[in-house]
Amino acid sequence: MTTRLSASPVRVPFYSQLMIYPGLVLAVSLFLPEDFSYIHLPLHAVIEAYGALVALFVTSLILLFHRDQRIAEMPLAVPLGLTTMGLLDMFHAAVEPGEAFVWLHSLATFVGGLMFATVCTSFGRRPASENLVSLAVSALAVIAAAVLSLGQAQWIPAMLADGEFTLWARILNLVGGGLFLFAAYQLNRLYDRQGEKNHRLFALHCALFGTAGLLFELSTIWDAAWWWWHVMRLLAYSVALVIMVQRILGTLSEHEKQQRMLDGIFNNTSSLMYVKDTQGHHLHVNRRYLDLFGFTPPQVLGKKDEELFPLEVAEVFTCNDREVLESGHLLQFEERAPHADGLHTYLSLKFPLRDGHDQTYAIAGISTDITEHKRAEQRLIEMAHYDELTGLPNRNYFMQHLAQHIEIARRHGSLLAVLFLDLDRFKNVNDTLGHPCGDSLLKQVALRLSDLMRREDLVARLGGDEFVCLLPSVEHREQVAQVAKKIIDALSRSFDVDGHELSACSSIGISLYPDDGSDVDTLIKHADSAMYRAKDQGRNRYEYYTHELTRQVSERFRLERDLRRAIERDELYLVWQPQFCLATEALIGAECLIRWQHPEHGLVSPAQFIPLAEESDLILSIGDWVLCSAIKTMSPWRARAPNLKVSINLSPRQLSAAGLSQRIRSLTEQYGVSPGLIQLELTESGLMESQDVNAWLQQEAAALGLLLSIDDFGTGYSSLSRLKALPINQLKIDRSFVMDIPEDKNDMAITRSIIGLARGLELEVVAEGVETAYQAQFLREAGCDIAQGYYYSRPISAAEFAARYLGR
Ligand SMILES: Nc1nc2c(ncn2[C@@H]2O[C@@H]3COP(=O)(O)O[C@H]4[C@@H](O)[C@H](n5cnc6c(=O)[nH]c(N)nc65)O[C@@H]4COP(=O)(O)O[C@H]3[C@H]2O)c(=O)[nH]1
Repeated sequence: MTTRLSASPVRVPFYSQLMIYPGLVLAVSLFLPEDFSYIHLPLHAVIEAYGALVALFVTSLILLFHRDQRIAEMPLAVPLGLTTMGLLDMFHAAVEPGEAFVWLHSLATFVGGLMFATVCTSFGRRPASENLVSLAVSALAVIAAAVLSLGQAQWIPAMLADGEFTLWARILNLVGGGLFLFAAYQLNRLYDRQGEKNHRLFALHCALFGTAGLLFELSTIWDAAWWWWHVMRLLAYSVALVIMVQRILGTLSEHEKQQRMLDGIFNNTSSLMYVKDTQGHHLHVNRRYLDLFGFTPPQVLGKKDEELFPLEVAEVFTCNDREVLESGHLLQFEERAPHADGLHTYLSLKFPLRDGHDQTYAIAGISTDITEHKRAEQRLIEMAHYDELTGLPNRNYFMQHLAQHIEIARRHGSLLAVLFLDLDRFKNVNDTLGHPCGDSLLKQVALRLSDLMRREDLVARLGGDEFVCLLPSVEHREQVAQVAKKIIDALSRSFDVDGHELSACSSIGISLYPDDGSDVDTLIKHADSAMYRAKDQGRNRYEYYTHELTRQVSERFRLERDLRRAIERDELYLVWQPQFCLATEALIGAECLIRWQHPEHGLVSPAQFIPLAEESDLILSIGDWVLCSAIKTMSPWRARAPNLKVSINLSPRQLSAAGLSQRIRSLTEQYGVSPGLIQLELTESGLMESQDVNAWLQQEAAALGLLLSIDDFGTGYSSLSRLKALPINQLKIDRSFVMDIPEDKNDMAITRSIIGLARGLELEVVAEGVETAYQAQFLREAGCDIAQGYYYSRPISAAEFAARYLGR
């Protein structure tokens, strides 16, 4: 391994050099004989010119860099003193040794000292940068004074007598020197206060000038003392030069640092940054800009937007730039720029750049990609205004829209309609086919509704199976009825939902502005009430709002609220109606019927509250309560009537709810009742509603050994093939056919037919609502098996039933 030794060159620092050269001058001058005037003169001229040049150099730097902080803060006294003294010294160096020669030098010392001494005043301490005019004025005044005094020699006091300096000359130098020393003291104090290193150097500079002024007293022209104080002045000027050079170098390196920092920011930001001239030519663009659009600097610099981007995009940029130039302020825009994956949105801050004279010379821009943010914002707006499932406007959006149209209708005095739409028995679809099918049906309904409405109408989904339509300009009420009919017809046509053929019958309520309400909430509420009325009136129809409805609806809501509490408050109970064999008149069974003893309204009929419970999940808890109470009640009757069958009414929704078989099994086991004695009654319409009910009946009910009866037979539209497929054992003739026997011959014929049908299907027939002996006789003769009705007994309490029919 070899080691290379290298000698580093000896470097003399620049500042030291500034001291060495005047030293050399001094050394040379000290050994010069006094009569070597051909050397004295040029040497002297060089020294003085050096001083003058330093003074002017310092002044010019101040003028050039006056905006730079390090220069701007220099006290005005410094450049003021240096300039005046430098200029006078220049004149002094230019004249022949004599009166004017000494005068100009003495004046320089005096005026320079005076100027530096102003540092003790607030004027002199002011920043030089703010007083460029004072600087210029004083420089001109000095030049004028020098020129004048040279031209008017009689005005100058005598400076030389017999080759010696006169008193005037001495006084000027002495006072000037004293003022310099005073300034040195002041600058030193300033340094103590402000800690600015250059103040101390300027203090040294003044001290040297001051000492030179005092040394003048001891000298004559060209003697050694003469050269001594000249060298001192040379040093003083050198100190000033050192200070300025230091400052400028510091400033330049500061500038470079700042430039590098700005470059770093410019090129490492994720935003696009660019500077264009006032004509739109690109002057600078950052790296991100180049990378993003795939440009090289020559492809962009000097080019306008229309040379770089599609015309419609460039036009927007140029228009925005123009707006900034015209306003003269920072402005913010949303701009769109082309990317490989389409247009991106940018938030652009653009502002004018001004020169020292406040003239706009360029425009700068910072553009940040906010595409993701905009997309998220859009998603939020959509979420806030649109229904996720169907894509229709949601309640919020509808309400805002309705409010606007109410205002328009108010101004124009026109009519406006709100249609509140609810799908009949939609819950059954969800319960029986599952939620995905329900969702799919809702989507198809939304689509059909949207297709149906005009462009100016609005369809929204409020939630669940509730939709609402706004017809913003309606001529007359009948026009709304036509739309409602169209909707009902369109929705009654079958939907193909995952292979299931479904129809979505709908009930529609209509409210009109201004007749039925003048604000959003009232119009929606009243349309909703009208919709309930349509449901009550038999569904798949429309109803207009009437004032009577408000009362009915609030009554209905109160009832529903009370019904929710009825079980826990023990307000429900069962009554029992016996069923007899028509042939033998023996007791065959009993139907249990629910009753609600309302604390205020008294006895409420199940015909009133069961449909209400079926609208919500309440029917599930009520149905369960009935099952449990019925099985519990019949349990002790087994001993006295082991074959007594008990009929229990079931709602179709109970069949679709999970766990019904399990519940019946556990109840029958718990109370020791045979499932074969339980006759479940299902209404004809409920049975025909869904295939799933049939599936439950075929699989679960049959497996449990339960008996199944079709209630209200003859009122619905049973398909005979489906009837045949069901594991039912009984048909129950609806009371409406029995009650008008013998008056209504049609009813008698229908009753006979139902009995005949049951016979053909080998089913047991029960007639309900038998009130007279004649009816019983007719039914017996027609071949009906079982009868129940007031003729035999009204529904009675369990205790009374047991007492009357089962014996104690
Ligand atoms: N005018 C007259 N009426 C007679 C005569 N014999 C019986 N009735 C009445 O006819 C209805 C027969 O019950 P339904 O057809 O199952 O019709 C029932 C049934 O659909 C439903 N319901 C009653 N209890 C329950 C229950 O526990 N669960 C369910 N899901 N529905 C029930 O409420 C309906 C009405 O029940 P109710 O008011 O108890 O009315 C009962 C009963 O009191 C008669 O000779 N003349």
